[in-house]
Amino acid sequence: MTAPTELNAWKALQNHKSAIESTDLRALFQQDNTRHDKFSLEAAGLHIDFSRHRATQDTFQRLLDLAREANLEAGIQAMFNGEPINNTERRPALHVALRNRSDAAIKVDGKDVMPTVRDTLKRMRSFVKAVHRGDFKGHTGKKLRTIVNIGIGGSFLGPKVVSDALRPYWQDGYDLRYVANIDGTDITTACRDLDPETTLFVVCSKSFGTLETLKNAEAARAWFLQQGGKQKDVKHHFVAVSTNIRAATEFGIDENNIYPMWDWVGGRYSLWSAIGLPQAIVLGMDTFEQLLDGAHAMDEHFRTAKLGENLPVVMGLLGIWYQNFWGAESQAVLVYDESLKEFPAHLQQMDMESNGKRVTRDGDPVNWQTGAVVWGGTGTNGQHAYHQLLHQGTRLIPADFIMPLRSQNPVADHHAWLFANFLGQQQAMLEGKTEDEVLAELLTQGMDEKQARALAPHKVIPGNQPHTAITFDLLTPEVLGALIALYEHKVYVQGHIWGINSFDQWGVELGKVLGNAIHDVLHKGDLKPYDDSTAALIRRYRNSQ
Ligand SMILES: O=P(O)(O)OC[C@H]1O[C@](O)(CO)[C@@H](O)[C@@H]1O
Repeated sequence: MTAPTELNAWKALQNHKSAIESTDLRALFQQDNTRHDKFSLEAAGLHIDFSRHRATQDTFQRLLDLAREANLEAGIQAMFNGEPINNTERRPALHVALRNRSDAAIKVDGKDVMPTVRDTLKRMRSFVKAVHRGDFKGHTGKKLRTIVNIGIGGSFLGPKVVSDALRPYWQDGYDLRYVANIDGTDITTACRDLDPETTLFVVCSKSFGTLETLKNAEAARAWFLQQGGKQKDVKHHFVAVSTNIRAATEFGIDENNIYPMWDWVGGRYSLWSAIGLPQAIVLGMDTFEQLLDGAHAMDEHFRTAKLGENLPVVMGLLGIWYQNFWGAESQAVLVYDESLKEFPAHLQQMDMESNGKRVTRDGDPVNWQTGAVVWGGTGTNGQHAYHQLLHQGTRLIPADFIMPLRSQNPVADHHAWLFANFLGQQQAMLEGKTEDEVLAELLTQGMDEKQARALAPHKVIPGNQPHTAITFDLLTPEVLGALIALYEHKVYVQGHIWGINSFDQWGVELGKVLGNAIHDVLHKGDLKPYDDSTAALIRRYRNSQ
């Protein structure tokens, strides 16, 4: 493949960056008061204002040239056509099939996968109904009321976003808890106050081989047995979602209660599959399918919209603009919606596990930056924490501000205040405050000039910090689906242009393997093969036991 840095459009962007680098956002808005209309896009219930970027119409055109020269359109079609875009594992990445609500076939190796996708949704629907009606019940005949999602990574982060974000849609009388970490505190906390007769554990693991999930599933089963359950009752309280039927049945789960996954779905893209079963139980299957509808609407937009009107494409290109041409290293995601508080954590896996890559699809080292460090949290909490660094720190940190126009939980005038803060922070990032403005303000307040001049530099806010505003009416299942799918596709757009495989994750393997070997010698064994520091810390651990 041609390195992106060798493309004409890349070189043109480098020159263009030098030409516009001294133009600041304030000036761009002064020169053109139609920026919002020019640079805003809407699709699938989302409105995205891209006007607050260090970019002119010319910049956008040049970024689109880059997308064209990198054959992005072909890349998008390759995904929807089920081509093996995950080349190192020789698989397609077909999360779009999981939410394909049309009649169109999606083929893998010539075979349409849609019948099995639809069949699984049907099975999920009848299981959810059976739990709600009490047809599938606990071993003492009681209805199952508390669902415990045991899973990690993609079997935890995305699903947790869904259940948290859609809290108002929960069916009455249900509780949903999560156990992910191998830290015993996690399972202990989840089992506290749990009633074994009314609890359903859903072991979510594509591989059914993930250490944390297996250990937690074993601990949950041990807890269940300690509480008086019998081994023969396990099948009434444990179900699984996995590609590994054998391992799940060996654990004691009834084969009929194992829901399938497929190799062509990556863990971090799996919340749309049967991995979503725990969420479907508490939300109801209709709501779960509305989530799929919203994602499908974004998929259709991504598949069919022109590049310049395509939300994930424009978002991805702007990310490249800052990471590769301005030297930005991170991307902040600031959610002005408490219901989306877990979204930044999900994006960390989705983006950093996908695009944290150092070689191209062909295995050649890249000499350009790839995935950004993604971080963030909720507004206004973040304003009282890291916004200081955003406004006055030394780094360039592009930010996404995300907010609904209406609240799921209206309280007095809270939402108006939240929205005012959402815009106020963006205005500060855009306009900042000059030294002259600060001085004038201090003098008007009656401060003597010497003091005012000494204090002024501390109060200057440079502004000119690029950011995107994503708004929508209300956080509904459809909007949530579209929002998550928007970011999934943005990640793919960037991975495609960087020439990397966004769908493997070899980097997570080594630490796991070494951890297993260390576990073998943790209590006894020869520490000579280990470096001095590791050996010393193992000894420290041994002495503490
Ligand atoms: O669903 P599984 O197979 O337990 O995997 C859990 C997670 O582990 C990873 O493989 C590595 O972190 C993720 O990609 C995945 O989401």
